[in-house]
Amino acid sequence: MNKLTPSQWKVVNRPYEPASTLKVIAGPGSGKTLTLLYKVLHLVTVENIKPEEILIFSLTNKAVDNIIENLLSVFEDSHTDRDNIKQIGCYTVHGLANKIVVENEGMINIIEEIGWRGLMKLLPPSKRTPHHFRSYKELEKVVKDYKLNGGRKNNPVIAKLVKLMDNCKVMTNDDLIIRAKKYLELDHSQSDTSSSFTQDLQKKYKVVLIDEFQDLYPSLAPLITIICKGKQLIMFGDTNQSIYEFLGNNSHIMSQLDNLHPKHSTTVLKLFDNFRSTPEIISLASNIINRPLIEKQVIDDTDVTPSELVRKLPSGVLPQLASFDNLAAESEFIVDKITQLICSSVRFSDIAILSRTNSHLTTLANVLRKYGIPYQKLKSQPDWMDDLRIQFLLDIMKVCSLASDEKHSREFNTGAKWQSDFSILVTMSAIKGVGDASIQALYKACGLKNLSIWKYLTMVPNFEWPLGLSIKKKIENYTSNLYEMIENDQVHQLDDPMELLEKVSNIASSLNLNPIYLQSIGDSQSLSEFKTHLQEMAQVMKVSKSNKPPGISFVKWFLETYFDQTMVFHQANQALQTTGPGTIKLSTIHSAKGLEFPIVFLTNGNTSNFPMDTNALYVGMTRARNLLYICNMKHQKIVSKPSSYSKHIMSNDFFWTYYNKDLNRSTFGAKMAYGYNLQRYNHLRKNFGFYRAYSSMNCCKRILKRI
Ligand SMILES: Nc1ncnc2c1ncn2[C@@H]1O[C@H](COP(=O)(O)OP(=O)(O)OP(=O)(O)O)[C@@H](O)[C@H]1O
Repeated sequence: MNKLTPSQWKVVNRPYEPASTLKVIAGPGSGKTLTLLYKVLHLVTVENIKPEEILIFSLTNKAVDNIIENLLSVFEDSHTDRDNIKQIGCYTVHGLANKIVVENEGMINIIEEIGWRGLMKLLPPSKRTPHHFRSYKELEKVVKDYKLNGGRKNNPVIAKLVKLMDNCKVMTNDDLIIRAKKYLELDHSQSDTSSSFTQDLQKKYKVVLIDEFQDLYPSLAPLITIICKGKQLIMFGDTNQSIYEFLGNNSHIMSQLDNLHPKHSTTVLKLFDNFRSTPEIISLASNIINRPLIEKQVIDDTDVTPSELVRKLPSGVLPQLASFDNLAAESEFIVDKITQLICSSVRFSDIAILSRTNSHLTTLANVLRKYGIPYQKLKSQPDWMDDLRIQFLLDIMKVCSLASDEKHSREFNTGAKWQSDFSILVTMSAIKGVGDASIQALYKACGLKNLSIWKYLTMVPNFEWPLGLSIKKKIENYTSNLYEMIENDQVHQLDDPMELLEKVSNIASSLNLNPIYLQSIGDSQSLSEFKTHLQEMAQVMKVSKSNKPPGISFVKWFLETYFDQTMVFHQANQALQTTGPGTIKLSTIHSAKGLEFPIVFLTNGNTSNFPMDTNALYVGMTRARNLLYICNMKHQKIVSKPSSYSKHIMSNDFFWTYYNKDLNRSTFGAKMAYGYNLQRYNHLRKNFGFYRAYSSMNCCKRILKRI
């Protein structure tokens, strides 16, 4: 257990006071998360705040995972019941908003790629000008703008789409926040439910802790301010690590939070120590944000002496800045360095490769796979949720559940809101050969008869359908495959997760889907990926089944709660992975926020002159504890040179002793092993066939220079 510093204790010991704000400004590696955890411990054990009166939230799943994972260990010696600690509310802002909205509205749809693609099919080609939507992203942007301007813009096509989204409870993440806020503003005191999450947020919670306040963006303000008002708001963050500026300026929401409570009830404290990184890394990182260490020492916290700022002793190794002419050379450099490190004291799990873009990470993952180097991609949510094939299965479940619910209201209902329409459009649009014109004609015909799409397909004889023969057949096939699940209410009777999954998969496989939804399932890598994702979803379904309350069908419970359930499962899974054999972590800089790694490779992700954003670069650099490699970085403060081949790190005894000590590992043998390590490295290098790219190129350059 780490001993807290005086400045950390000052935060922890600040007394509880309702309607007050405690803002903690904390640089990278200053123990912000640790202090937050001890603050919670103090609230429960000293201030007698009940765990269920404490709410913690952050923007990313990673940060929330990290807090949940460590809460129990901080409480270990406190004699507090473990089950009690689990009463502490710990959410992402969107997870929390989702919980409020689902509690009040039942099943909703957060629109993702597959949904936008489905909506694209409703755009009549003639109306695509002046907005010619080349991609679903453009449509997404226009719909969001339309909603933001309160629908005042005169665009009937978009207005129609927005109406469909409203009727089908299809929401963007911004809608979710607005809706959640609306429910928090309502007076729930008259409601029949004795207790609900919405009511708890209004009344029960006394303290709200926000981790990483710099990640908040303006559209979250309405929800966050309503939750925090009148409570003790304790927020931790560092504006230099603000990397979500593309979502809006963080200072807007911060000024609202700063003024939430009266000035005399607001306290600002600072944590400046850096426990994480070597002085060499901190020095370069501070220079990036124009904050030389010397300036950092001019601080008004009397508890902090300059010597406290950098806690670690020098390692003797400077961050290495390298530039390459092409990505192949960069990849080979990284593999070469990894080989040297592994042949020294390093485990695969000590290393992280951070890049700005996901596509660059995919390239690097392919390189690592080629060399047989174990890796794992860190993502903010489990991979299976991003898989279009899995999203399709979820949509089929939604069609079955919603259409089955709606089938009893058979009357021709003018102005009815058919929630199933959206999922039906999305799933039908995925069928190979079902084009935009057919979807539009069918949807129009349903509108004329005031019928949901499902009712239209099952009540109106197919010779009336405004579709060509071949499309008719495809839609008939779609309807007949879903018929039993919906019309015989089979979907709500299926209580066994595996049976449900099997039925839904059978439906999907009989639909002859567009290749984009199958993602070249034929290739073996993609197929095994799909199998893994399917297994993960099946596991989450089992977890969901085990905690389903009575009185609700399994499919409904799963669809309403799978997001929360997944995160619980995701955490358990991650904990398992850390105990298994080590893997190198691949992550975007955004997903690595709040994490730390003994060794970091930071790469810009392209060889063009696109400069790296300063805060993102700062966040990336400050993830490293002991060694930092910066590759192909375009930034005004980075002067990199073409990398030369060097094995110096392998023979640096001082550094490896330092490294093992820092990680609390035995240093026995580290010094003596150099000769043996070098042998291993040479052997691997020969097998890998290094120098092909970066070394031979540098060699050519040298020769050319001489000529
Ligand atoms: N008082 C302390 N004594 C020793 N080590 C500490 C102390 N406080 C924090 N640490 C260590 O410092 C490292 C960084 O702490 P933590 O992860 O809480 O930083 P952070 O402020 O959340 O960083 P970031 O903002 O970069 O995410 C951790 O390894 C943690 O165990």
